Amino acid sequence: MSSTTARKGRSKLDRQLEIFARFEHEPVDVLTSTTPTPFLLILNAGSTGSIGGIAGHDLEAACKVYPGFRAIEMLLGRPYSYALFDTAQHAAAAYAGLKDVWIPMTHGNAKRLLLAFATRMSPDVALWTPAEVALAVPGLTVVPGFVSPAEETAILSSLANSQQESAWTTLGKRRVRHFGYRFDYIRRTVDRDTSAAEPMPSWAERVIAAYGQMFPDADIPDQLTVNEYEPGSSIPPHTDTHSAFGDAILSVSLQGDVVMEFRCPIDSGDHVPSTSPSAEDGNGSSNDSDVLDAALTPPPKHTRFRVVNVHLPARSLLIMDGDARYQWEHSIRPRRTDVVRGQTVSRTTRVSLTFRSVKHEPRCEGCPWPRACDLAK
Ligand SMILES: O=C(O)CCC(=O)C(=O)O
Ligand SMILES: [Fe+2]
Repeated sequence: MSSTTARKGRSKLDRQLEIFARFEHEPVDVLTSTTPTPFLLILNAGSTGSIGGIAGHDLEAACKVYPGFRAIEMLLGRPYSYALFDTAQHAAAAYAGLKDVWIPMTHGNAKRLLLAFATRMSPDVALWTPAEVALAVPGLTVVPGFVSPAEETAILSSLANSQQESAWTTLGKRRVRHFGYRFDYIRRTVDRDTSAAEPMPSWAERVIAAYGQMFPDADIPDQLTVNEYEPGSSIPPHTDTHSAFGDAILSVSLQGDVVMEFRCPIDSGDHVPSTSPSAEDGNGSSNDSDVLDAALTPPPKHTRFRVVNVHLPARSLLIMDGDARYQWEHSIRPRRTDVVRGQTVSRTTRVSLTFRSVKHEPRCEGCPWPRACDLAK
C-alpha cells in the first residue's frame, strides 16, 4: 500500500471511530483497545444501508472462516457492527486476515472493512448466547430450551384456569401470583406463613426437580412468584431482597420472549468501562409506579451504570447468582418491541416463573454488596 493510501485509510478509520463514539456516548479510547479483545468492531458495515449497506450474511460469510467466530451483532440504525469471537486471540487472527481485504457483497461491489477492537459490546445489543451473557454479567446463566413446549403448554393452561382468577393480584400493568410463600408488598419482605400462599403445584415441583438434576449442589427453591406481562408492561430496576431469599434466583420465561436489562453502578467495585444514562434520562422507569419483590431504593440521580441487555427466549431458564443476584439490578423496560440480532420483534404476553429459596430468618451476614442490601441500609 502506498503511504498516501495508508494516510487516507487512517483518516477514514478515525472518522468512523468518531461516529461510533458519538453513538456510544464515550470517548474512542474508552470504547476501543489497541490490544485485541473478543469484540472485533466493524466500523463501516452496519444496518443503516447508507454506507454501502453490507448485509449481515456477507459479514458472517467473511468471518466464519476464522476459528472461534461466534456471531455478527448489528444494531438497527447504526453504521457499525461487531464480530464476536471466543477469545481475543481468535479475534486477532480474524483482524489480521480481514484487514485490507476486499469482501464480496451479495448486492454489488466488494467492500474493505474498517476494523478495530472494542472494549465491550454496545449496551444496546441484546446478548443472546449463554457464553456472551456469562462473560458480560458475572453470575448470570441462561439455559435455552430448559422447559419443553409440551410442559410450557401444560403450565400455561394450569395458570389460565378461570376458577383461580381471584388468586392473581394486579400490580401496575402486570399480574402476579404466589406459591409456597407470599411476598408482602407493604413490608417488602416474604411472608413466612406458608398458609398465606397457594401450595406449590405439581408442575412447579417438576421444574424444580429438573433444576436440581442440572445443578445438584444448588439450594432447592421453595417459593414461586408468577408474573404475567402484557406487551408494554414492565418491572422496574431492582435487586431481589437480600435478607429474604437465598443465593440463586431463577426465572423461567414462558409464552413470549423478552429483553431483560441488567445494570450495575459504575463505581461499585465493578471496574468496567461501559456506561449508559440512568433510567431517569428517558427509559420510562422513573414513571414506573410498579411495586415488586424487592427492597427498592432508587440509586442517586445521575448514577452511571454499566448496562447489559439479555435476550430471554420463551422456555429458557435464567439463573441470577453472585454479583448478578446481589449487586446488579434487573428490569423489564416498558416497551412493546425489543431489538434482537438487529431485528425489531414485537413483544407478546410473557409469563415468568421466579423461583427462590426463602431464608427462614431475615439475614444477610457480612454482605459484600452493602449498597444493594436491605439489611445494611
Ligand atoms: O419476569 C421476570 O423474569 C423477573 C421477575 C422479577 O424480577 C421478580 O419477580 O423479582
Ligand atoms: Fe426480581
